[in-house]
Amino acid sequence: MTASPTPFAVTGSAVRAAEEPLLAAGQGAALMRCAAWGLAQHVLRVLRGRGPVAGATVAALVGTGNNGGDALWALALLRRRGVAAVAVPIARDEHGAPRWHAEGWAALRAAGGTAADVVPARADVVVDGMLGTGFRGEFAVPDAARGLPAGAAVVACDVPSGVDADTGEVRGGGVRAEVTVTFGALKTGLLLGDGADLAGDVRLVDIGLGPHLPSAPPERLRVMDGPTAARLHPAPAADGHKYTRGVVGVVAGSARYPGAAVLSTSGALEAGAGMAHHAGPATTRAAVVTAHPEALVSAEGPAPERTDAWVVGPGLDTEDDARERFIRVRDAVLANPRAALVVDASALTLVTAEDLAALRDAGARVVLTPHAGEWARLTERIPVPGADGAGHAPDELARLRAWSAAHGAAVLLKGPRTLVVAPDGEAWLMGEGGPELGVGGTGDVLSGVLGAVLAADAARRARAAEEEGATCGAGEVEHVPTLASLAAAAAWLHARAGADQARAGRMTAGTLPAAVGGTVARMWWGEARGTRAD
Ligand SMILES: NC(=O)C1=CN([C@@H]2O[C@H](COP(=O)(O)OP(=O)(O)OC[C@H]3O[C@@H](n4cnc5c(N)ncnc54)[C@H](O)[C@@H]3O)[C@@H](O)[C@H]2O)[C@@H](O)CC1
Ligand SMILES: Nc1ncnc2c1ncn2[C@@H]1O[C@H](COP(=O)(O)OP(=O)(O)O)[C@@H](O)[C@H]1O
Ligand SMILES: [K+]
Repeated sequence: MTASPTPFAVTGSAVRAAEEPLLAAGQGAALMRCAAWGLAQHVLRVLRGRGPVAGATVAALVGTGNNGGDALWALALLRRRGVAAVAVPIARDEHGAPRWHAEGWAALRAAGGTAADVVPARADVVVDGMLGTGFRGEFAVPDAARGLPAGAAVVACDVPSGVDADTGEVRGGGVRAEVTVTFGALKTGLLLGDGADLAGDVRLVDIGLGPHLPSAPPERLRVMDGPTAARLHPAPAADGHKYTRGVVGVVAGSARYPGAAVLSTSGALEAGAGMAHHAGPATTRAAVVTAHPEALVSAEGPAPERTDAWVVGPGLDTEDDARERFIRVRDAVLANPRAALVVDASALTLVTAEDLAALRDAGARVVLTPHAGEWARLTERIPVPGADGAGHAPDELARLRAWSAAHGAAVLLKGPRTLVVAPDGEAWLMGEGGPELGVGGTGDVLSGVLGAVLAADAARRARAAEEEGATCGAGEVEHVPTLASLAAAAAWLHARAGADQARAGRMTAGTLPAAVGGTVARMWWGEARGTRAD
């Protein structure tokens, strides 16, 4: 199968490391010219969206390092297009002379650009060229960067100043950009935490670092998108049947919270499970068959050997028999570790470190799906051994990786951005969808969707093992359906369905499963039955 590579981000530190051999080979100036050209193109795009380019004014806040150098060279290029180009230094030496990239300033002056103490009020665009990947410590926003003209668009050079390009952490002040033009590779700091909020639209400029970037999953943060999700959850084979499409066991809901059983089971069925079998008390069984006559229901659930994935947790009543229900699922997975396990909602308070250790030792594929509050409680209750909470790691991604590695289970952290990490450090970001998903019950639907995606994969593996003696698809690392990538793909389907249904005027978790069905059908059968997902 040919496919474009999955987008990915690496830390700012990894980009700096990738630049090193090129700098050692004397390529620094060429890299900077390349970066500046890309920055200038994106500034031109912003200017064109506002009116004529010739006669427009672009100012740049220019720091002392190469980030400022990029900005100065970009201004020089813009000057040649008839733009009034003004450089504003943010640091001066003891004689009052600007401290900035000397060649960059020489190029700008030669092109007819000027220097000023403040950003002119007429500026159409302000380029933030103060700090890039060389940012250390805290950023004190200089006076020149305060009170920028209200009408000017801010375009950040590489990284908004003040944002840690590795973690997205903002230390001290931070610049809010409409567009961030980043060089060499997407930086994780532009996709995570406050960095993601400050970066605005992120545009990548290729400066030829590709072969020098880290290729192994642990250093990368992959970004889930439609084509990748489609590869990971492909249409059923022509000769597919319910067992090859995957059987999902759903242990959810209680007399107190019957709806969760319906939402989770619906999510599994609409995401394309061959069969969904709900195990629960009489109330939830009745609710599930009323909503879905095709669902199987019983008190004890499907046979372990016939189940490809289990979902446990949504709407369990922790004051009732929830722990026993959880243990039955745990033991079913231990009896058949080929089946994947999704641990959601109430089950996140029921699972123990010993359960996780037993599942890991059995080789089971486990995904825990907390939201931020559940994640905080989980890591307090089950810390990383020898560490406080999830460990002293400096940022959320590192904390997730530390926890996942220590306990041998993948974690899908829900929120406005969904992060998935696996025990080997593989990490995915899923940024599709928006606040339309922030209503009660959408997480229950996600657990079912995730169950279906994992069940389909487990069933494909089982079939491949029978037919070829293989255990999973071969080929490039990008295309191997890993646990983390499958989980991120499920989150993408769920989020896209939420966005689809919001556009169609529906907003509740109850209608979300049907939207998942529509999204999956379009993805699988494209133009024949709808529009292909992009
Ligand atoms: N190294 C390369 O080959 C390339 C670098 N590029 C650009 O260069 C940038 C990195 O350049 P540098 O390594 O010079 O680093 P920066 O330009 O990001 O910042 C370094 C300067 O800022 C100062 N500084 C650091 N932390 C500060 C703080 N908290 N407050 C005030 N000043 C602080 C440092 O003392 C240093 O003078 C990238 O972000 C990118 O824009 C691009 O031109 C592409 C090629
Ligand atoms: N602002 C938001 N933007 C994008 N997705 C969101 C937002 N708020 C919530 N979500 C998504 O909605 C779902 C909510 O799940 P969860 O918190 O478990 O809800 P519940 O427990 O009520 O089912 C998650 O998939 C989460 O990522
Ligand atoms: K910057």
